[in-house]
Amino acid sequence: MDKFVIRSQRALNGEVNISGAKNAAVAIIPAALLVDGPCKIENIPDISDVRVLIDIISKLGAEVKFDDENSISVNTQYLSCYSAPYEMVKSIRASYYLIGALLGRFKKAEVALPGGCDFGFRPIDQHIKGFEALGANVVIEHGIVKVYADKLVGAQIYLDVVSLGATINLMLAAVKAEGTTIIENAAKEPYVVDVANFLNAMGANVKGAGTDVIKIKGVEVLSGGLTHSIIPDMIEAGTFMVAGAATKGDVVVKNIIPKHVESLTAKLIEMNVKVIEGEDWIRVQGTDHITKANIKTLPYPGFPTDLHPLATILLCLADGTSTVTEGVWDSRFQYVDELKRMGAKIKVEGRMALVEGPESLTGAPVKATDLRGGAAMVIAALTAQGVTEVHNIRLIDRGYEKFDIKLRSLGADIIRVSEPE
Ligand SMILES: CC(=O)N[C@H]1[C@@H](OP(=O)(O)OP(=O)(O)OC[C@H]2O[C@@H](n3ccc(=O)[nH]c3=O)[C@H](O)[C@@H]2O)O[C@H](CO)[C@@H](O)[C@@H]1O
Ligand SMILES: C=C(OP(=O)(O)O)C(=O)O
Repeated sequence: MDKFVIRSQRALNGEVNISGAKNAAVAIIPAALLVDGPCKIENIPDISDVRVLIDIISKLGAEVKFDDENSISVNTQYLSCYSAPYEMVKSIRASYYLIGALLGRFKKAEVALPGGCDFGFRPIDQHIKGFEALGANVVIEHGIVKVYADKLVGAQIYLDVVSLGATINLMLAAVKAEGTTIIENAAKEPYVVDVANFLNAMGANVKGAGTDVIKIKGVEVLSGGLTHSIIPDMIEAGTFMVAGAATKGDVVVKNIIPKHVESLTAKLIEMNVKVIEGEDWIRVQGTDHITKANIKTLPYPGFPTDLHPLATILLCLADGTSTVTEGVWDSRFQYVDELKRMGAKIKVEGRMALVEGPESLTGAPVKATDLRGGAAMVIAALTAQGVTEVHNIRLIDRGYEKFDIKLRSLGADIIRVSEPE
């Protein structure tokens, strides 16, 4: 199993290109199963979640050709299999999109319950409620979600909680249903818009993506022949923005949509960090005096939960006591115990963490408890005195393309070391 070894305190300086968004790519790859012909997907991040999904759709019968390391051509003409067992899907969350896509394509799907980061219970009841509203029969047997429909018929679906996964999954199931589906209280993340744009480019009729009401008029065929480019990853962008601020560096984050990281930009400015915004880039210049702040994570356009552990690193370095309140997941504080090994003073009370700063962190052996928690350990290590080893980095590889290489290009002293299993 690989680990990162990170040495010394160095300011990060320079420019970094942001890859395509994990959470859009992992939805658009399954969405390609709905297309009746070939399509090309560009700006795909080279991360392990994407590789797992490409492997799954290939095993289901899709022909996938890498045009280069970040773009694929997919042809699903000979797709015949509608089942994805546990061994295939256990490592990723986004395997749940196979249910909506296969249901839309074959009117049946058998997919094992998804994996993904461990934030406590991660239910999919809203996905199931939506599939049932569209006319499907859903049972969970031996850990497999089995969904069958004679036909799918458009319906009005009100989501009880704002769920990114349920919103996209129901879009996938509904694009080829008979009649009109309306998803209310839908998630508004840019990923939803990207998936809708992909589907519409193939002939679907999805309106309202990016608002809380999405209207989908079913069509019979989604024709291929088109190319779609995945949007930039706002969480990777935010990670490098935090890295620039935390190391008191000067980092330009390039190829991004600045609006997607507005909540972080506003928070950094509030914390006395200098942020300059261009059309498709943001420059972050660190300061000696980061001021304390209170952060609450919320569904988009609120402060993203996936940036929560990264934001905590900045709060450790800030003057005074700050708070982070987790507004999306019941349990996203597993990384805190690891950060405490590096000297962080954090007290978790329910869904809130009290973070006392400023603290000079010190290098220590730590592990990635989840994808973003792992990235946060790496950024913490870049600010810490001494050597830090971050173990379990397969979780970081799930969502960051060439994380160590990109950090090294900014001046970080980080190496990947392979350890025997
Ligand atoms: C692959 C992917 O895109 N993962 C993202 C997706 O996860 P995921 O799609 O799993 O997250 P959701 O948006 O569905 O979850 C948001 C909240 O809704 C609850 N919920 C969700 C579904 C459901 O059927 N019932 C229910 O109660 C969850 O427990 C959670 O409290 O959005 C999360 C919230 O932005 C991000 O942290 C993840 O990075
Ligand atoms: C939580 C995340 O991913 P997943 O939902 O795929 O576990 C994430 O991207 O931070």
